[in-house]
Amino acid sequence: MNDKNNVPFTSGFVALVGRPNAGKSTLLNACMGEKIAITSPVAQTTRRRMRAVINTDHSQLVIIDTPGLHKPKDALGSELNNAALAELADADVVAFLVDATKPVGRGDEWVARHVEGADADYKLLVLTKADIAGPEQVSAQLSAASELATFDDELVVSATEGFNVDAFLELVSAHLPEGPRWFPEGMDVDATPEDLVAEFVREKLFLHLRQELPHSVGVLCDEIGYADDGHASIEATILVERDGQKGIVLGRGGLMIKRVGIEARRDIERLLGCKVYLNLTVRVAPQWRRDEREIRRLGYGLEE
Ligand SMILES: Nc1nc2c(ncn2[C@@H]2O[C@H](COP(=O)(O)OP(=O)(O)OP(=O)(O)O)[C@@H](O)[C@H]2O)c(=O)[nH]1
Repeated sequence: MNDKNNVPFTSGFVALVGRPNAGKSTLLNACMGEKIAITSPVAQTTRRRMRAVINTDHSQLVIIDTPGLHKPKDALGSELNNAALAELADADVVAFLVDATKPVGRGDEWVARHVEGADADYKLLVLTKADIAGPEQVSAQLSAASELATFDDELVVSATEGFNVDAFLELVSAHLPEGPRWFPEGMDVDATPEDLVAEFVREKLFLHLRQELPHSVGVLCDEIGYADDGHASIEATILVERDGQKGIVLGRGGLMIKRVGIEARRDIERLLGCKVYLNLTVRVAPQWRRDEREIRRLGYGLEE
């Protein structure tokens, strides 16, 4: 398919992979210039696969933010890995993100083995967080990381400073195959509003409770209803594994959940572009992380 200047139209799927906390969601956000994927200083924040669709005159990039690849310890961990590996297998371009500030280690090697085995036409090594690494550290990390797999190119970025984010998009677009526009031009993300609402609530929980609430919390957005006056009423459930965790999420006098609700609501109002009433309920579901059905119901794993 060519445009009026006879430039071939290119399109394809770009998988961002890397170990947990490598900076995948932050790079995706920077590419979009707005907040879509959630980020936090806690590893394994990304549980759902987020897609951002970036349209230019000659190309359409579908960027997929995968859960951080890691050696799984429980059923949720396995599902997350399977989801990431499935995206890797289907991608036209793979961007392997390595944190410039953390010595290359076993975790990176493990991810790299999967990158090496992927069929993608173009594999790019992306060194992230350049703003907080010194030049020597960057160059040492680059040479260590480039040994991990066979890469077509390498790039140093800082997603928070916007350094080389455009270069990333240009490089990746230049290596997409010729293809159609997969998604309508006006559409940027293919996660549902319910997915995004759940992710925003989770983000706030992680921000405020990260010591107390490691990974045993799940959020399900049950319903988004729109009233005649245009506001949205949203019901969401926070799943925890133990009674004690329910108390932590609620906080003294319900203050914690109130704070989480207020902050999440602000992001959701921006996302939906209307006033939002958000009702959060906390439910104890023992061992939900070991229950594959519950994980799938929450939408964290592969589609059935
Ligand atoms: N200084 C700096 N911090 C960054 C940069 N990119 C990411 N971070 C921080 O690194 C942490 C992890 O970033 P995320 O984007 O959530 O990492 P991720 O790879 O998506 O993590 P998972 O979802 O666990 O796989 C967050 O605290 C980010 O703010 C960067 O370019 N510079």
